[in-house]
Amino acid sequence: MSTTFQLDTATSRANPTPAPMKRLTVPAIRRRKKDGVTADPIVMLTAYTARQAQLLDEHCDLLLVGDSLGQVIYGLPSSVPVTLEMMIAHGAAVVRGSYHAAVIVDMPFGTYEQSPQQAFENAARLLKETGCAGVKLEGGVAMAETVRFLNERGIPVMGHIGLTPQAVNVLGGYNARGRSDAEAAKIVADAKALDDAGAFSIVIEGVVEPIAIAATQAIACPSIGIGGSAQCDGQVLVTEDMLGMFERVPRFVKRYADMASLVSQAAANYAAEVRDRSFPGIEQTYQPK
Ligand SMILES: Nc1nc(=O)c2c([nH]1)NC[C@@H]1CN(c3ccc(C(=O)N[C@@H](CCC(=O)O)C(=O)O)cc3)CN21
Ligand SMILES: CC(C)C(=O)C(=O)O
Repeated sequence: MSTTFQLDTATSRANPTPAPMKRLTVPAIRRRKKDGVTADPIVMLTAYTARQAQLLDEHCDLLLVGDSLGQVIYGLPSSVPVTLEMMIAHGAAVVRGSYHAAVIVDMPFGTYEQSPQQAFENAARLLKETGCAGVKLEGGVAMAETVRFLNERGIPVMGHIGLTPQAVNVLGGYNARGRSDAEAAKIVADAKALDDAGAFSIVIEGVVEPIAIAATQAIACPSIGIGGSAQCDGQVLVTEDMLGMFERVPRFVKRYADMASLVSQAAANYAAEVRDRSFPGIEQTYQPK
């Protein structure tokens, strides 16, 4: 390997984009909501790989490297075991594969809850080692001080409230939130606390629609719904869910393609052709002349 191209780890991961100044910025996303109105809803999808980012980039305002990759890519039972190293590797790949959307990387469970200092240290690693534009973390009132601490020190933060999957062991499952008056009030209070603390947007996941709307109306920054409401200021889905890669998906998923069938059919066709020796054919083999 030539030493000319040997960069230090952080630099090579934060690969410069083809047109860095063309990327959407976090303040531009934040300004989409003016006086409580978002004329142009914010489009976000998850991305975990460079090629996926390339395909989604032109259609999205934000690409989220979600910790859902634990389940979607690594086959883990929840997002709880996901590590900072996984998020850094996939975050860097998504930044390399995109040049238009702002890339946001999830802070995994256990890397930010202990203190604002712990959160800053790990969020700074995500920014430095991936080149992402900001981070997302779960929690409302309890995380407001941390959100303020990060934002005031140069790290944009997206909040995430309602159904917060990292708290699955406390919540006891992935059922919708906000059905009781107390829970509904807490969700709106969480949204306000994050907004006041300087979050540039807030994901509202798995919340009964009237409460998703109430939380959206209670904040100056844009809300991003997933199992929320079409009246949220933007929407997000897990790309693999939206592509129809899974048989079982949450109620809030709409399938825009049937990729699982395409992949399965292609593999079946390939297997049949290997077995009857019709693959490789003349076009896929090297002849002497
Ligand atoms: N592929 C994928 N999509 C997601 O949206 C997602 C992940 N993975 N992993 C992390 C979290 C977990 N999430 C989930 C997981 C399951 C339900 C779910 O099945 N909910 C039920 C209702 C409640 C229940 O029966 O427990 C539903 O039918 O919507 C919802 C969100 C959202 N996130
Ligand atoms: C579902 C989205 C909002 C997420 O947090 C993730 O992909 O982990």
